[in-house]
Amino acid sequence: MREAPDSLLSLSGVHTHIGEYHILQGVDLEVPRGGITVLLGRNGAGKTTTLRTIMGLWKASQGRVVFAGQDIAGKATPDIARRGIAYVPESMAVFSDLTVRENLHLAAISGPMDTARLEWIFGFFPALKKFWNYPAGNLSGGQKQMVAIARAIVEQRQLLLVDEPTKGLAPAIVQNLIEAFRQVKENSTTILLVEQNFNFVRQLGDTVAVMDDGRIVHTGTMAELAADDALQQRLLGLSLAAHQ
Ligand SMILES: Nc1ncnc2c1ncn2[C@@H]1O[C@H](COP(=O)(O)OP(=O)(O)OP(=O)(O)O)[C@@H](O)[C@H]1O
Repeated sequence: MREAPDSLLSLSGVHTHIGEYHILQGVDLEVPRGGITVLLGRNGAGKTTTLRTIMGLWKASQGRVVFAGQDIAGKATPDIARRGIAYVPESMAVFSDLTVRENLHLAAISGPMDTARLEWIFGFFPALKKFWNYPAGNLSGGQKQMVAIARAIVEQRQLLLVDEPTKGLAPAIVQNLIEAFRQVKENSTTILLVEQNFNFVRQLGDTVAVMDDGRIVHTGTMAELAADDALQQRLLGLSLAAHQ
């Protein structure tokens, strides 16, 4: 495994059990500060479990999860969130009965929403401005995903964890998300992105880690993986072909 010069998040030897199942089996993962790290791997490899373990939603049974220099393994989820990590789960967590405005208002935990920051978000998610006073439940899947991501970034966070944001979305919306994640990164938020859609993440990722059977089996730069068809085939196999 390569040494990252400046990791904002670092997992070493992380094991997670879910009930009787041993899911993460010694995960070593470095997330360089200021970049977009993409976590790839087939269904069931352990990507979601990795994000949930970072957030403290599953407790690591062994190993270290170091965020901004402090071991957060074993800490409670609200504590981990307050340290500056936001999480967008795969299920697009929005309050359907509440308006877009109310959804974002509830996510702004440290005070009133910052209007300049909202305008910045509307710049890459204009639909949110358009449907500001509509119930989030009435929006399309792509627009709900925008609400979920906007909730996570309505305040400045150090690290954004996002689980398969493009799942089921139309190509035009995927382009929106590419622009959004680029802007979030430019605004000094580090991103750890779980995806199966390689054509999406090859345009975004700086570094890449590939998981299989609860372990990281490859780490490197996205540029290197994107340029190497044989490596893609070997590491991603059918999951890559399925998205071409
Ligand atoms: N609540 C649970 N109880 C038992 N096993 C679980 C639970 N959640 C996940 N698993 C198992 O853990 C393994 C890893 O699942 P995980 O969701 O982390 O994979 P993933 O890489 O995110 O896959 P996907 O792309 O399908 O979401 C799978 O074998 C899954 O069946």
